[in-house]
Amino acid sequence: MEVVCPIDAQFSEQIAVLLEPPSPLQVQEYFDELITSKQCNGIQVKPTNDYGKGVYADMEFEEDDLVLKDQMLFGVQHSSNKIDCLVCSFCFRFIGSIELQIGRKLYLQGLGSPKDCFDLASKDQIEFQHCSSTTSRNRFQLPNESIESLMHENLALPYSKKFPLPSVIDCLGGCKEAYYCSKSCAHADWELCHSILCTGDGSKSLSKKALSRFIEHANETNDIFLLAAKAISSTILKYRKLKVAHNKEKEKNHIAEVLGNHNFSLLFKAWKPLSMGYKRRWWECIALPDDVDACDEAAFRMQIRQLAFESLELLKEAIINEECLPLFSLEIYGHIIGMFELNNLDLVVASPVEDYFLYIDDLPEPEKKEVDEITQPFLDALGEDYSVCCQGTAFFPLQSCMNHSCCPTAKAFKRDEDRDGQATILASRPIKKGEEITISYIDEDLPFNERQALLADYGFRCKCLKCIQEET
Ligand SMILES: C[S@@+](CC[C@H](N)C(=O)[O-])C[C@H]1O[C@@H](n2cnc3c(N)ncnc32)[C@H](O)[C@@H]1O
Repeated sequence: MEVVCPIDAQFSEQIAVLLEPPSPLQVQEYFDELITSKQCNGIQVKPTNDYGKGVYADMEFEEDDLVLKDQMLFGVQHSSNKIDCLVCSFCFRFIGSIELQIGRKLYLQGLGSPKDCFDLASKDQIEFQHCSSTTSRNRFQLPNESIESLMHENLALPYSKKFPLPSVIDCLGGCKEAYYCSKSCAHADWELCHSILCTGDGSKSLSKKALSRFIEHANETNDIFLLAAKAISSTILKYRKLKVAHNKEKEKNHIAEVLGNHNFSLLFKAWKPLSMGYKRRWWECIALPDDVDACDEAAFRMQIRQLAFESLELLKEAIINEECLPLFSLEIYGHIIGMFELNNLDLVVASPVEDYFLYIDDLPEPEKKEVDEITQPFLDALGEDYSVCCQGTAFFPLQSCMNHSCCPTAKAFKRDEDRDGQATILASRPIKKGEEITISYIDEDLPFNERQALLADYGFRCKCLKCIQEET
């Protein structure tokens, strides 16, 4: 049976206003301001002839030039990746130390994931005595004491200081789930959304228990729900700030409120960054998995809608806000998740642990042999996963305006120096001023039919030059 969300019917008019695509002028103004404030000179966001907005070059770019570094609006690390990498919950930079990264991963792999595993009790450095004779490349069990010493940074690995990482800063609400690379990242995340989504004592959620249930459900089903919760929390916090400013202004000017719908106009303003993203309902735009028969498509889409409803019900229990009720409608929730589904870019940050072991491997003999004696057991214990990078998904406000081409002018590509979660877009070939900056949403080297099948998931058929030539 189809689930019904009462908020959808109660606030249908406001929901329709929130989901109305912004006018070309509103788009232009919003992105001009964003580009100026983020100093992303060299690009412009403008309407395309055929498919909504797009990004255009406002200067010439040579091949491999940096076109854009785009700061994410919302991002999450995949829950399955949290054992592998300890990163800042705001900028996704690796934190702690090489020792902490390795020790924590081995500890969590071996013993589950106790909550206090990041507490850095003692920082005294002691010399490491390696006493095992095992040199097998298979996954190798280290004594617990070695792992714990490493995790608590009581043990210094040779040359690890050549790969310094920022210290671990706790979450302001004390949740022991979010960690940061700096106080400014901790504050920025708290202000953006984490104050509402924190499960620690300082949480501003309605119920920490309900919030934990929501997070657990997202971890078990789809972490895109965590991203949607961030988007909603951020809009609520922005709304509250706008309301405080509005009330101050009213008091200053001795204005009595005549109209009752000022709250909605403030909510509409707070929603603006999300209003700019291309959206469809999640259960309508999600790709049909290979193992679902076309004749079961309707039932599949109904199940996805039901899943979103389940998640929303849990979120409502945890953070619902009476002044922002339209945000808790299934219609808005479905569109926010659909926006992430259609626009998100993989969040990838290279691991300093990989760099560390590569450095050790490159040391000249006989030094390498001496150092290997110490580091090899850790490498063996980590196994093939030693180089796993930070992985997640994120919504980027400017990159998400880039349209697809199978012969793109640019590509998302991290350089060695790009060590946080920002999107890096490089020119794939020289780009002239005024030319559209396109990226490929898929592997553009696939055969024509496979490309079109993959792009069908984004709701369009590609008509780029390469596709036109290959279609015949
Ligand atoms: C990431 S958004 C790109 C920005 C989008 N044009 C907008 O107005 O926000 C992806 C969506 O843009 C449209 N799009 C992107 N590239 C396209 C192409 N080559 N042909 C047709 N539509 C395209 C599709 O609707 C797609 O789902």
